[in-house]
Amino acid sequence: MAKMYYDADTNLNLLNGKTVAVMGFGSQGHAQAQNLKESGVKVVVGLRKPCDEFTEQEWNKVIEAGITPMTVAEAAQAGDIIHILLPDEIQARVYKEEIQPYLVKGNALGFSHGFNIHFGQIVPPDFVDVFMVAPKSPGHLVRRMYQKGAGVPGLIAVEQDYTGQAKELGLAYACGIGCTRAGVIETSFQEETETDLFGEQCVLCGGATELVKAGFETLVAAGYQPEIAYFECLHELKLIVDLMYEGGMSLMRYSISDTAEWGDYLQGPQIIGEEVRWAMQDALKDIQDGVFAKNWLLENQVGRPQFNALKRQNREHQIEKVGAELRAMMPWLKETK
Ligand SMILES: NC(=O)C1=CN([C@@H]2O[C@H](COP(=O)(O)OP(=O)(O)OC[C@H]3O[C@@H](n4cnc5c(N)ncnc54)[C@H](OP(=O)(O)O)[C@@H]3O)[C@@H](O)[C@H]2O)C=CC1
Ligand SMILES: CC(=O)[C@](C)(O)C(=O)O
Ligand SMILES: [Mg+2]
Ligand SMILES: [Mg+2]
Repeated sequence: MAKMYYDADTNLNLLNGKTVAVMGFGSQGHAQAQNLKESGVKVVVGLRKPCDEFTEQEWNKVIEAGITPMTVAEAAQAGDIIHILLPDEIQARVYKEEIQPYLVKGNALGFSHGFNIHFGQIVPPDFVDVFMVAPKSPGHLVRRMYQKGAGVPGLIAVEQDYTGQAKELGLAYACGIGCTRAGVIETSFQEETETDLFGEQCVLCGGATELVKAGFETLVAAGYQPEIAYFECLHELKLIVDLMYEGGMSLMRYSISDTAEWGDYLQGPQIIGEEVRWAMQDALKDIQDGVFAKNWLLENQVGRPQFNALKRQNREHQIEKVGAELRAMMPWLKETK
């Protein structure tokens, strides 16, 4: 059994007298900064200097949350713990220009994903702690669960322990954002990076969306109504997954009909067969070999032509249009952006 850490294993007081500089106020940044603040931790947020309407709005969002916004360079100077929640693909540049020059002995650098450390894009000096607290959840749920008095699971890893307290500090951080309410597992930057990339590509995001699209397209091509195909293949997936989340596959199978359960056992392995497992192994190899990381960094260097084209194609898919119309009739499904 993996080593788990809960609230009782942490000492939030280790953050007393320290300032946490959360860099970025996006999906993870807005959640982690506000959770820390409500846990009684002194927090500042590092952002781009306001220069247009959009950046001013971001700056104001931080002020509305009762937190002081600063430029990244100012926050790097103010922070004892500098937690980098900028997009992975730009972290290295911002780090070199606006964070590294201000690091002092005994500071801690924090991450929520190991990409830049593991793939050598950020090489911190030897006089700082380097830890990771990686919530296993989208940022908006990191916030929502904390507000409910609950938390999302997370991972902790220490890459560099200058002060001798890096792990305890990381655990205090994990407590501050609510992760130790659900459980935190100790890992390495390598294990987190490779499993996180694998999970999002093959199961959680890439795998799930492609499975839904394939089901939807198969039904529509066979002449069934797109609205029925949407409810069947996308909307109801959440209801089924909620049961798996609460009680594993057994609870889900307890709730569905025996007819569904029989079809599940029989067809599941036909649909997700050997070929899918081979493709998963290929994807994992590209992640382990750094091929995926290299291609993603290069794609960014040339202005994301493929990313933008794929984003547009996927946004224009029929399932998105039908879904938008149906969701408009379900006002309780408020989109969180
Ligand atoms: N999204 C998630 O749920 C998860 C993310 N992670 C990790 O967390 C980290 C952050 O990801 P995520 O929250 O998705 O990122 P987002 O894209 O949601 O947010 C990034 C933030 O960084 C700001 N930013 C972008 N460029 C700069 C810059 N040059 N200078 C200053 N600020 C800048 C953005 O501001 P602006 O809006 O002005 O561009 C925004 O506030 C990544 O390491 C990711 O892998 C880990 C677990 C889950
Ligand atoms: C939400 C999460 O954990 C992901 C999918 O790994 C990510 O957003 O990078
Ligand atoms: Mg993840
Ligand atoms: Mg990820």
